Amino acid sequence: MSKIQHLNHRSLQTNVGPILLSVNPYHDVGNPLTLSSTRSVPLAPQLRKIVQEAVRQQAETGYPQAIILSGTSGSGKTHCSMLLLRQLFAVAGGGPETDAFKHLAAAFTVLRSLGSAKTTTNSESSRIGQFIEVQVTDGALYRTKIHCYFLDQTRVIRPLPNEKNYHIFYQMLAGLNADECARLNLEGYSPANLRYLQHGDIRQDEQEDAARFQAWKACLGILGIPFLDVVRVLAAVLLLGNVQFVDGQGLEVEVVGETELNAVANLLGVPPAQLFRGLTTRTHNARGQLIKSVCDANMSNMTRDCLAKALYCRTVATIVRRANSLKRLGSTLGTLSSDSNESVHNQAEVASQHASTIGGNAGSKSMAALNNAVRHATDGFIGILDMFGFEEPRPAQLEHLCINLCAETMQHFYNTHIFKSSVESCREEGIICDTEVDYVDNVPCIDLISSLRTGLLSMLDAECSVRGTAESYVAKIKVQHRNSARLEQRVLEPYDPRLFAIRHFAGRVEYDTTDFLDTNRDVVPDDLVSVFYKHTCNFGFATHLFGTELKALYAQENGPRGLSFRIAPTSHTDLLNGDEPVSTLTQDFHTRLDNLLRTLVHARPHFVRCIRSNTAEKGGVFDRGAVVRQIRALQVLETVNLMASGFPHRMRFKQFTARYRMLAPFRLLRRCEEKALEDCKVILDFALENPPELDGSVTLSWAPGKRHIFLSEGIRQHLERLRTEVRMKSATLIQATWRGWNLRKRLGTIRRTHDIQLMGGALLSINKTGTRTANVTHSSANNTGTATRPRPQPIAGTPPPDPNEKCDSKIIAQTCTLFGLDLERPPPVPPSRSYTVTGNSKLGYPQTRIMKMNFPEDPAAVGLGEQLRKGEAVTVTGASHRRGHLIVEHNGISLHVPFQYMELVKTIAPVPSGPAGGSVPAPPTATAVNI
Ligand SMILES: Nc1ncnc2c1ncn2[C@@H]1O[C@H](COP(=O)(O)OP(=O)(O)OP(=O)(O)O)[C@@H](O)[C@H]1O
Repeated sequence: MSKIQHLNHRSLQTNVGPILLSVNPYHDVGNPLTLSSTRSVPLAPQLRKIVQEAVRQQAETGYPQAIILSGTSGSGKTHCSMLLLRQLFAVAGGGPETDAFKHLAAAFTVLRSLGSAKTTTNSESSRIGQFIEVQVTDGALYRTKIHCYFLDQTRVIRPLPNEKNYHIFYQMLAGLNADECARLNLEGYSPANLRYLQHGDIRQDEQEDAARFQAWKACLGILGIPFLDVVRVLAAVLLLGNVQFVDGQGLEVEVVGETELNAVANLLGVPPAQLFRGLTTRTHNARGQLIKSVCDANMSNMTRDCLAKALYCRTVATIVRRANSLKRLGSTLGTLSSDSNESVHNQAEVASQHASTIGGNAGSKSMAALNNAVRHATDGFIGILDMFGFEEPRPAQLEHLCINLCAETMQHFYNTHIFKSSVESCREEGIICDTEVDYVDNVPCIDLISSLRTGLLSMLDAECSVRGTAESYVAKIKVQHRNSARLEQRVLEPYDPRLFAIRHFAGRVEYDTTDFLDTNRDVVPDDLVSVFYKHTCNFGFATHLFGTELKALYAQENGPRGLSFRIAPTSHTDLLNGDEPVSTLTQDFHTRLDNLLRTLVHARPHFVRCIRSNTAEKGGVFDRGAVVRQIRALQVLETVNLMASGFPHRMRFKQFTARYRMLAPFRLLRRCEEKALEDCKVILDFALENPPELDGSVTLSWAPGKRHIFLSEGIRQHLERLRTEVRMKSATLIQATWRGWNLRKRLGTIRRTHDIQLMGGALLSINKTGTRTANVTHSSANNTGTATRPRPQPIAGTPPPDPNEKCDSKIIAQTCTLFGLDLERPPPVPPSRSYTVTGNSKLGYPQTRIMKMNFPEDPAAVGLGEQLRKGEAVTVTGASHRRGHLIVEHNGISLHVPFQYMELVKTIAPVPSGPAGGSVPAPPTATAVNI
């Protein structure tokens, strides 16, 4: 019985050297986390560090980087991948406000509903493995692509008991309004009466599902995908499940659920009779003679299921392609073509094929040229790999075997990078390491499943080609692999000749082969595909879903001729090998996995190992037994061992000196290629002068090899810390030196500006009684232009708007709209200036001006005893808060005089005594500064 503790600490991530361990605490079970909603989730510093490191290494070395998430199903890989992606956009992509982010977030939301389903271990399990490729040019994010490894097709027609079909079906049933339901012929249907949903768990949270459906619909709109096209196909898939064929009295099969058949035909834009014929008849090619036959009920039901699977997975592939297509490359809005495949690295060809059917030849050429340019303009990428986690459902099907092969392959990739390469390179360069690197190699299991001739998948292909049975297949593999420790030989209880069990790296899984052969063949007959030819089908989207097949079918001859096509869109341009498809489902999956590995081996990997805290999806519960099992499977202890006392890192001598040379005195380094090893030793000697205190078995060891210097994790971290310190100190020194130099250079200007401000303040402080408190004469008043322009004064003291002023609110509103201003919060009115402008000079206050006319015209009326007379010289001390007025100090009182009443005297002249002979301030000096 496993010990259960409550997770009460918040640190869910830790590092084992450069490898990150992340625990899923299930704080928020089944949360609807989307890429957009990651903005509200705080990001762990360790995740941020991984992204920063990947971006830095990509920018410094130009190598592609791959962040590889692994762990069992439900360990939080998808959750982490979204957080990483958000951080990647924050570091290199302009943040979440960019169009690229919004586009990607919409694509994730759409794909999450279409590609996730409830399984026994994870209610949000991704059934689409994803590799998100973020292309980077000059250190900046350039374009994102989602590569999908869509696999779990059987779920569309038969989810396992206690599991569910794809989320989108439940969301659609909850979220469609009455009108839409009527248009899609879905009135009165629910998970309880739809056969494809009935197989599994039919419980649903309608409110949550409806809300998610609305978000999904909005995101389809962002991607420019016509909502109605997609939901028509999805509704057709659901209703197809309720069409049942039974053997009739004569040769013909009979249909139960004719209403549904008619509804499906209507949704797919084909005549019902044509669809019925497509599902129930087969054309055979007998030595050039085309013969039609009628299928029995069983065969017809299988064809119906094939159609449902084909419609679903082709729709998903088309949406992925659409999400990946660049708008500027001229992709068409409102039309979705499926005439090509979603292959891992043939996007450019895909796009050009796509164009060839839509835009004609010229369009195709220019599209191909543009795509080529894009491909070559791409410097590198930072990829985030969120592949399927290990699963052990009961009963496991062919899809689960592929999923577990994928998990094994990722585990092998980790082993090779972390353990094997370390052991082998030490051996090659004669390094003796005290620590025995001990790990479980899972190559035998991978060989068992996927070796070229005798692997379980190859033998399945062979069994398909001889039209064998599940029983014969199991018997053959047991004989072939009788000595394998990974394939169990003992008889399983209860005995069933169709069952076999494999011991995977993460646990034992029993596989039921009943549907292995049919699932692997993965074929749909041409009689059915031809129904969607444009002459009989008026629903363009459905025709596009089978575009490539229809093209092949109608290229030379018209109509079905006994061919079979793959249900899933394939990565092969060559569709047929005789009458059969060129590949099977597992071959195709294998090819994609190979392509992915080819991409990954060229990239610098960053590993994130995910662990789920319990198997019951309970928030904050830590199940020690479950965690220990995962830690063992992920070989965490072996990794800790290697990091603590082995040599997990190696660097070329030159690379080492380039990175750490600042740690040794410059004069002691030889800085030439032949002496690189000596330089390495000097650097390491200096670095170890003050060794840090280390815990337990962590060592600070290093060893020189033939071409590389080998480092323990302890010394790597120490070197990195010292490097960061030296760089920080150097940056501080550089900044301080530059700031000092810059300040000294500007010192003269700063002093002058300071003096001007001082003088302006002093002159303005002449009090009302006319007593001068300061008289500062500025020597640079009429500066000849060598002085730097004084900085404009900060905006302050803006007078409040005059309530008596008449404003036309309509004009104000129009102006605000024109300039994009917010009428509720208008921009501040510019402040009164502390100077006036004449020609190209600024004239500071106080100024002398001559009255052009008497002011006020009637002094008695405004309560004033005297009047400023025409021709009189007055002292203006500043701008008034009343618009268009200046403040004139006259006989100790301040008057607000409209500026039109006065004329500016540029020359500095004494202000004569007023006519009343009152006390007049000493002549002020106007300060003119060239602009
Ligand atoms: N750090 C976390 N905090 C809160 N909830 C989390 C965290 N990580 C994962 N979860 C939740 O746990 C559940 C399983 O996570 P997720 O689907 O990411 O696992 P997975 O490893 O991708 O599984 P699969 O391989 O089946 O797709 C989800 O509901 C997710 O929201």
